[in-house]
Amino acid sequence: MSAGTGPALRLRGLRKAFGDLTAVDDVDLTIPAGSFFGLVGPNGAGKTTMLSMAVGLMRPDAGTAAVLGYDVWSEPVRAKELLGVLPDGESLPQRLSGRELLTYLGLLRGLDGNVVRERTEELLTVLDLADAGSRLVADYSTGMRKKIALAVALLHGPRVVVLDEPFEAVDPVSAATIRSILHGFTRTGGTVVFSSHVMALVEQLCDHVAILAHGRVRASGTVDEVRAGRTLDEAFSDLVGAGAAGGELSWFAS
Ligand SMILES: Nc1ncnc2c1ncn2[C@@H]1O[C@H](COP(=O)(O)OP(=O)(O)OP(=O)(O)O)[C@@H](O)[C@H]1O
Repeated sequence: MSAGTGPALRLRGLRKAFGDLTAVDDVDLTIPAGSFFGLVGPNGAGKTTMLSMAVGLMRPDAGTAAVLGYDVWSEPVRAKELLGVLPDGESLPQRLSGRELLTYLGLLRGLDGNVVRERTEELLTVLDLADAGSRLVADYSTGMRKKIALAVALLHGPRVVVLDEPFEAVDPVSAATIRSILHGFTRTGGTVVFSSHVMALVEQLCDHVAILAHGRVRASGTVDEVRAGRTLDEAFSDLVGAGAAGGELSWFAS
């Protein structure tokens, strides 16, 4: 397989431990190009750790990750040109306005100044951030920060976007806009990989899904393959198990 072709993401033997805790344990996963791929799993399953390694933000203890055939560690420039990443948390510079942030990162990516200007205004408008474009990112709400981070991820025209919980804290109108942008992107052959805790959303949006628990892939494939005649919620509970404590507090409600 030559570089620039093949699966959108190809993870082989990925492993990461934090002290005694193995957060990601020998993960093999192939994400087909052009797919809308959902990654689900309980809190602490290793989703963020796995995605961080997949996009070259965290160095694995073992294993490899390749984007459309380019290894993220040995060919990082090519791999990262093809990738758009919405990381978890507050990793953006905060002391720039939304407009300055997009302009700065667009120019840093090597885009032409006119292209940066046009795309910045279009992204701010479509994501309903035009009025807030001159305000500091530090003063944005959580949902607004999520949307400006998404704009950063899309600005350079990547072929694969990896989004950690993109719909969390985003209002319903903006969520619908984001869904429509991402669907349009997959229709042109782009690949979307996103993590979520909302099974209904994954079922509605995705054609492929993987369930991760305790750092291991418990199931992956098309949504129909993983559901195997159940709802995704039921498949998730069957594969991951219900909460050990049974969901009741002995001292509460008595
Ligand atoms: N930098 C770190 N140092 C120590 N432990 C970490 C670190 N990052 C993650 N972990 C641990 O690794 C495990 C996996 O965490 P991770 O954030 O990847 O899970 P997640 O599936 O994304 O969870 P959530 O759904 O709650 O966001 C957890 O037990 C977490 O406490």
